Amino acid sequence: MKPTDNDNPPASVKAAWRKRVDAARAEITREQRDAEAAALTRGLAELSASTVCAYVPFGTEPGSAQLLDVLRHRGVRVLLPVVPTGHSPLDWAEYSDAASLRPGRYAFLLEPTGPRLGPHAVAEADIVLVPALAVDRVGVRLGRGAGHYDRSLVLASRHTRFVAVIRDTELVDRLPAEPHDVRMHAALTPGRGVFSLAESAQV
Ligand SMILES: Nc1nc2c(c(=O)[nH]1)N(C=O)[C@@H](CNc1ccc(C(=O)N[C@@H](CCC(=O)O)C(=O)O)cc1)CN2
Ligand SMILES: Nc1ncnc2c1ncn2[C@@H]1O[C@H](COP(=O)(O)OP(=O)(O)OP(=O)(O)O)[C@@H](O)[C@H]1O
Repeated sequence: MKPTDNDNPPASVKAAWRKRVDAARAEITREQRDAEAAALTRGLAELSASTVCAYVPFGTEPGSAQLLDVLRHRGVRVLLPVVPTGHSPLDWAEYSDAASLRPGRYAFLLEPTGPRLGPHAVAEADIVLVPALAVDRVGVRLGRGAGHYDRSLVLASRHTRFVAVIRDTELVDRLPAEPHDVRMHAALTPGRGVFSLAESAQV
């Protein structure tokens, strides 16, 4: 994928990128998606963590609910986001099993039903698997455009590693960055597993 016109304000360039990635994702077959999800799960084996903030993919997002179960079976505590009302940071609750997930604020987005741990629970995570549409080589992430993760990741501990989960083609040279954009330390892709983005970052 190629960068668009960098003279436009970042927000409108981001919107153009979202359209482009969504269109490319819509072309991916179910078989490809399943194969990629399995590869992402294998890629996670490289990470060691006792608590991981993860997400339940919707639509054409990379990943799977099975990935969450694999983490659980390894003894990892898995926290999932609960979308708040308004512009607050994400809330979190522990994942137990797929049957306990229910739609929350968005009908298409499954959420955990256990006790809410509050926005600061992200600080307990060793790793946050962050849903992304694209990420660039220095860790700038393109999300859905609601700013939920940017508002939440500032509450993480300085030991927490942010790992954007994307397809291989969604690692791009340069994304427009705004001051509030929280940088990713690493990316997880089906083809490459986990790899560091910014030079100083270690996963
Ligand atoms: N799987 C997943 N969970 C997540 C996120 C995410 O990006 N992916 N979020 C990341 O912040 C938060 C939820 N934020 C969201 C913000 C906007 C839209 C959104 O734009 N949805 C489309 C409709 C998509 C559809 O119908 O399939 C829309 O409203 O137009 C979705 C989630 C927390 N949980
Ligand atoms: N820390 C913050 N404080 C206040 N507003 C913020 C913060 N982070 C993001 N925002 C606001 O949220 C909006 C969306 O930001 P952005 O386009 O970077 O979202 P995103 O990272 O793509 O979305 P998401 O994290 O939900 O996937 C912007 O208008 C921005 O001003």
